[in-house]
Amino acid sequence: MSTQTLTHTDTAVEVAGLRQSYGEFEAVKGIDFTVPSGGLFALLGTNGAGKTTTIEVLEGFRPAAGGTVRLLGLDPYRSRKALRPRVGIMLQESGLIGDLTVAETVDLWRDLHVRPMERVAALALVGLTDKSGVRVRQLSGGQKRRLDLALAVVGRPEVLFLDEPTTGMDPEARIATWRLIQDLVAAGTTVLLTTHYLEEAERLADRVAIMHRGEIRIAGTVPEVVAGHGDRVAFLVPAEAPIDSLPRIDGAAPEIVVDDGRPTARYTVTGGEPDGRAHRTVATLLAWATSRNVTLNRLSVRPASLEDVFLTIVEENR
Ligand SMILES: Nc1ncnc2c1ncn2[C@@H]1O[C@H](COP(=O)(O)OP(=O)(O)OP(=O)(O)O)[C@@H](O)[C@H]1O
Repeated sequence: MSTQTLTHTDTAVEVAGLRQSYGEFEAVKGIDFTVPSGGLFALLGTNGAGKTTTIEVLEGFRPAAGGTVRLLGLDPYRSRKALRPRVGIMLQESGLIGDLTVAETVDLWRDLHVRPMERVAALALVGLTDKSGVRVRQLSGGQKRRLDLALAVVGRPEVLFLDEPTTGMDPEARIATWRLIQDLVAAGTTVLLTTHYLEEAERLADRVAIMHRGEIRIAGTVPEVVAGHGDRVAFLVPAEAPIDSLPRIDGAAPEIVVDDGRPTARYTVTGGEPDGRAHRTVATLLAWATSRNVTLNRLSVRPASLEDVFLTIVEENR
């Protein structure tokens, strides 16, 4: 059997047994993950789960209280100076200076780097070319996020930290940002992303981890994370069949979720695709509907999503 040892060039981010406390409160309780070079890892979780605390240790803002953390093979706290030109950071709250123009802001950041992008190239990447002469304080919230992103990438970083990068962006800007992130990853940049938009993680990430109360509860590729969480069979509750008359399947009543203002009945089919349980669930529902002469509108079967897994984890750990 051959063994392969990962070198520091293979692994951009290594976190092993990381612990972090604020006084008596343990915000991060011993977590492990790695991000290979050129990978995109999404750290997801509930409010207060410990994501920002984790990222701040990786960014070198504070030392790890326990465990080990390596960024490009180096201790991010001790080697802050060496790492700074190799790392791009987009924080949740930007420290932009309102009086400067967009162009002046980009030039200020360019001066901090050895081989920065041209200003016009950085602004074109984020769709702010026509805002070059505008003062930062006059930008909208979403435009400020785009400027933050331009500043994070202007130094051509090897590793990019994106903390909720698309919050406040309109759908068009969000999709353009996703494309930019995908292009950066395709060009070899390693990205560590936190986001509350699970669809964003589903689209972009090679691997995800879901944190809750300081621990990673589940991690892997999106298909690995959703595997074992079954399929969802759903339909609009027929007006003729009130909620309490809906059938139980395998002893379970449906969950009722409101979709577009209309109640939708949702059955979770554990066991998933291979054993045909989704098929049997649909057949049972159709037989029930036919016998009552009601129609199951918008009847659908879909695999569990990251959001389903996320909500299950929160529910189980209430
Ligand atoms: N400076 C601090 N002093 C005391 N407690 C803190 C401090 N910073 C964070 N915490 C606490 O540590 C926990 C983790 O916070 P953190 O900001 O890392 O969570 P998060 O996962 O990034 O949350 P969110 O999704 O809401 O941004 C929270 O309970 C928070 O209240």
